[in-house]
Amino acid sequence: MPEVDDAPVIVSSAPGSFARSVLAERHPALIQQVRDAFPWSPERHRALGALLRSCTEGVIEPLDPGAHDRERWDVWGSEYFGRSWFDVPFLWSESYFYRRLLEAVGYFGPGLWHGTDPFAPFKRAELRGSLVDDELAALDALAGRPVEERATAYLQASLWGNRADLGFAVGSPGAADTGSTAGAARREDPPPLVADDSDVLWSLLPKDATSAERPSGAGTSGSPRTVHVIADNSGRELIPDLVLVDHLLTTGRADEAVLHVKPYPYYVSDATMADVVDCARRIAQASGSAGGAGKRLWAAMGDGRLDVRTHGFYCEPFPYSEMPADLRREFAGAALTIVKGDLNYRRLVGDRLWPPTTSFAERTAHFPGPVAALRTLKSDVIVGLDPRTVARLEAADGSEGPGDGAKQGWRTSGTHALVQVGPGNPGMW
Ligand SMILES: O=P(O)(O)OC[C@@]1(O)O[C@H](CO)[C@@H](O)[C@@H]1O
Repeated sequence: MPEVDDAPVIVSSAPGSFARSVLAERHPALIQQVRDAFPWSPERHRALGALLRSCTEGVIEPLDPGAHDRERWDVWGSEYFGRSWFDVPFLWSESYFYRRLLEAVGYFGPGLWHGTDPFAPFKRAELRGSLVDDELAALDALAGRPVEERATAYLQASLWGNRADLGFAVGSPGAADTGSTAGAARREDPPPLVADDSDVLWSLLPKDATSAERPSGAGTSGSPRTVHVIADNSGRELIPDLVLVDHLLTTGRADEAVLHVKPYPYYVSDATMADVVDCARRIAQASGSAGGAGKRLWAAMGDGRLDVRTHGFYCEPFPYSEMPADLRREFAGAALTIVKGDLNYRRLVGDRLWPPTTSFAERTAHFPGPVAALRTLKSDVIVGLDPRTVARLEAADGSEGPGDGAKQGWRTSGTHALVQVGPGNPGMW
């Protein structure tokens, strides 16, 4: 095992690796799906074809000269231009792939495709689907349950909702069928978490018995207790995230919540502001308990208890240890920041092949306050496991680690999940 300080950065060149399969299989499949999803003009088809050639057999090239962010990417990509996509850090190449895909469909351009989310048809189809109806209806069964039980169910639903993302479904048919809003409440045999700091998470958000009597936004200490959620996917992940936020606000575990979303489409199903509106509307239009939650969320957005924010950093190819000072300040005052999903986890702990027993608290010591990761395992990165868990997972998988044909193994298949909490370092900003 490498020492923590020289854990290798993940690149996509290793045969049989998960990172290679994303670039070699998932990205071409995604380009085809996007091609088929709109009646693109010949120019857009040409651009998509050029991107396909570049990312499979070509080299990384700079953005178009007129791109609004060309200068920034020129700096960020200076070491990588002219090299194969497979030979540079996986975190960078994936992020740049999505930036190039938006360029190919004219998202930032002056033409009529400007601002068209190329993933919108997939997101809409998911939201319209009966699975969302079922999940929202299942919230009724939780309504009369004790508050602790509901809290656990909402947290689990938010966690496993991460398994339903559309990006994960590309090239992996059937894999996205198990995430569930309230499904966690009715799932008979939930897979055990590989790490579970749920108790620590709840201890950071003690129930505030006086919340009903306090003026809105004022905690017992005089300052509001704020929970930040860095969202991941829209649809069947964002809906349970919002239900969890409603629970935190209505039970007084948080006075205010801030939901952070992407400034523009990214990683297929990542949530943007438009997706927040669609999901909030979908919940508010439901009947029963879900509808009640939706209406409360709608009201909370109106009176400022639920704020939605974004930042350019969320679509940059960097780890959270390099987040800019303005973002750092936002998280510094929070009671807790919940970081959702696999990509955010990679960015939180660093996209490297850490020994899996590396301390989560140490890897997240750069974060400016308490931080919780809620993630299903969909890439090779993992820290914070105890040695017995690692041995059990590897024995069950028949593999010895990420380089050992673990492409479909416990690290990447989305069948396992974790809740990890670290204290961060409030002094860091
Ligand atoms: O962040 P999410 O939605 O949980 O997962 C996204 C993700 O699984 O998709 C990529 C493959 O396309 C992985 O690199 C990445 O981590």
